[in-house]
Amino acid sequence: MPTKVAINGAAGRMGQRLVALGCQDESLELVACFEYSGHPKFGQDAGNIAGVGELGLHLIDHTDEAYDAIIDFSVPEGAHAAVERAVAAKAALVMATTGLEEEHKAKIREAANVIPVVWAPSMSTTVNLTMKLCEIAAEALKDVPGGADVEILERHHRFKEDSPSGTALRFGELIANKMGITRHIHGREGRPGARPHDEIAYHAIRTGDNPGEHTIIFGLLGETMELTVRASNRDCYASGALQAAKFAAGKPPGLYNMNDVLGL
Ligand SMILES: NC(=O)C1=CN([C@@H]2O[C@H](COP(=O)(O)OP(=O)(O)OC[C@H]3O[C@@H](n4cnc5c(N)ncnc54)[C@H](OP(=O)(O)O)[C@@H]3O)[C@@H](O)[C@H]2O)C=CC1
Ligand SMILES: O=C(O)C1=N[C@H](C(=O)O)C[C@H](O)C1
Repeated sequence: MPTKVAINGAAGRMGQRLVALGCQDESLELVACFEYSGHPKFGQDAGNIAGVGELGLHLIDHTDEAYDAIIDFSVPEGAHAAVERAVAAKAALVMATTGLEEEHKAKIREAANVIPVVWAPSMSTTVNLTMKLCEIAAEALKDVPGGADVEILERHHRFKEDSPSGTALRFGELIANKMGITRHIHGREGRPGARPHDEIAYHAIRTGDNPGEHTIIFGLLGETMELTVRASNRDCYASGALQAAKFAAGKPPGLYNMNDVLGL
């Protein structure tokens, strides 16, 4: 039986790729494409919006149709609505939206008591693998003589609303946990003085249509290591999210991440 999937934020950049890839995947069935009722394309066919032709799936804000999983790539308010929809439908939730406030995060954690939730700032295979590599590097370099300075650069398209990216923040969190770092700063200006070792600095670049790029720098005295991971298009995120929906559907309630989905 195919996994029945609903998409929240279906008219967005990511929503459109989920519709386009999802409708070609025989192991799942798209059953609902959600948007808020004031959306300029509300009521239109999601397949036409995604450029794959009419699918008979219109942008709606409620359905009586049952589904096994809902995938959310929207905005914080939309993510909030997706959590409520998932709990009401007793469906799995794949939460991909970034830039969430603490109140939204608390709601997701609470939902994980009653439904399975896959929650990750990046659904990309290579990003999640790079996170593992960074943890290995951070563990190995935490006591290196002279210290290792960690800086995180991210580049995204000009339309991105949150900054730095959720992925950059997760890279920083994982590395900080391994290296015992508690200070996180965002850019530098003026005369901040010599760099302390116990900080991670984030630098967010916004240009053109870049679908996402992260570089993690470990700078030592005398040598530097950089790990870079780069998306060529959004399908790495969309296919990861569809895989996560299939993974989570029918799982016991709880919080899962992409390591669980990808077996990393
Ligand atoms: N975890 C991951 O792998 C990835 C996460 N992301 C994250 O996903 C999110 C979406 O990215 P992207 O697709 O580029 O953004 P878009 O702005 O293109 O898409 C978001 C969509 O959600 C719609 N929306 C707004 N409010 C609601 C609501 N209340 N209910 C349902 N839908 C709503 C928007 O409508 P309108 O345009 O009218 O506001 C828009 O159609 C971002 O937070 C981004 O950081 C992105 C890529 C990968
Ligand atoms: O908004 C985007 O585009 C992306 N957002 C995610 C993030 O904030 O980490 C993931 C990816 O980098 C693309």
